[in-house]
Amino acid sequence: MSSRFESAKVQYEQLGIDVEAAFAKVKQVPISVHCWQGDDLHGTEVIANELSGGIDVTGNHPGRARNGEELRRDLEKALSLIPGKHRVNLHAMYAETDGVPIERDQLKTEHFEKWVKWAKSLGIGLDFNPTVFSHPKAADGLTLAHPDEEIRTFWINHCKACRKIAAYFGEQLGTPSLVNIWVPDGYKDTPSDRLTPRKRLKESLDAIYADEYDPMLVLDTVESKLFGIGSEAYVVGSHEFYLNYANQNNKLYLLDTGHFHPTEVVSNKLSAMLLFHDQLALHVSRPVRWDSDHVVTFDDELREIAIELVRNDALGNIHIGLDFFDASINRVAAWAIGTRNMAKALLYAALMPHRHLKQLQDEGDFTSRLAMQEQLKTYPFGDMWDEYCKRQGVPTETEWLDVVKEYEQQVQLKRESEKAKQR
Ligand SMILES: C[C@H](O)[C@H](O)[C@@H](O)C(=O)CO
Ligand SMILES: [Mn+2]
Repeated sequence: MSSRFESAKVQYEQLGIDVEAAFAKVKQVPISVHCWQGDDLHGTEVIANELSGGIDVTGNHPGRARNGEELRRDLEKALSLIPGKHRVNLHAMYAETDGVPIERDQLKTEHFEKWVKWAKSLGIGLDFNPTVFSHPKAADGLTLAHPDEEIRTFWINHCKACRKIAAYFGEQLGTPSLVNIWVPDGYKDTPSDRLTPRKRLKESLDAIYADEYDPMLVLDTVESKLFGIGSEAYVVGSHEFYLNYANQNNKLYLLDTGHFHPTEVVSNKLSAMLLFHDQLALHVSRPVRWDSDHVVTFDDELREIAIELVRNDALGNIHIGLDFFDASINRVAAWAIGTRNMAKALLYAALMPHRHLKQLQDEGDFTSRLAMQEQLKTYPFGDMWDEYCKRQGVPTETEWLDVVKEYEQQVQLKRESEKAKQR
């Protein structure tokens, strides 16, 4: 134990904070790390499709993972830099089919066998997502709400196949797999009918969820969005649509921090949601002026989300997932930065005197409330975080980047020279 930690601990204890209890609390919280940061959403399908659906990855930092093996290796490196035991979130486009093209509505558990074996070896759970974009049948931006029944049926069958695969993950890994449905459906310009596409989406979801699964195996979530590139005027799966759908059909609602109006914040929604939902799911992202999916930083909103979860004792009710993708920086570092920040924000929140702060508010002493909130910002939190990392056996804040730099030299950059040789 460092003397810096010892002296920082005294300062926190003077505020009545149990530092050891805070460490123990945060250690229990799994974060679902999205695999798609590692390869810019290329996926591992035999027939590669262009990224579509109004999401975009910019940058071409060298060393992108080019197949499942490389992606798992990179993910493993990233996980070794993040304190705590986490999960991995897969998309259907990461199927491995031995070079045989398999359509998405035909996907089977065997196409994810390598992922399951890998997750077992690490003792982690897998979450899952149907990939309802980057495909010729999603070329016009409509899928589950498409006017063409054949296209809708294709995507319904894809989602059904995904839930079956997720049930297998749940069974094999002994932890439910969260299956999140997000579809890009919408219109660039003012629709002449908003109702019918929503009716079709509702019917498609009903068809998908007609197959029942044990919640110990599969947890269903639906993700809303306000607008996307190409769906600026109208998104079928809006907030109201999915909130009502989730309520009526006993599904979990997923809030993506980039999917609301830029002046809205998810932190302000959580307490309202938690009063009516036993469980909620999050995609923590960082929207810069729009749903840009920047790497999550230790900013005000991230801390505020963590504070809401900790002070409302909601860590057991929330499924925290990440959703960012940046190809302009080292991708393993992107995972490490974003996921460490999520864990860091939870620790920051767990080290606050919430009872005292609530009391100040109830007493109307807003001056002391603000003063205390500001005082905490310059407390020696860095020493707490470093000690937490050390105890979890991962590098501290000044150490982890060297590990990535070494990995970049030894592994990632060699992929570039192999590529050059093949040319
Ligand atoms: C790749 C993800 O499924 C996707 O980012 C989705 O969750 C989303 O947020 C789309 O804007
Ligand atoms: Mn998302």
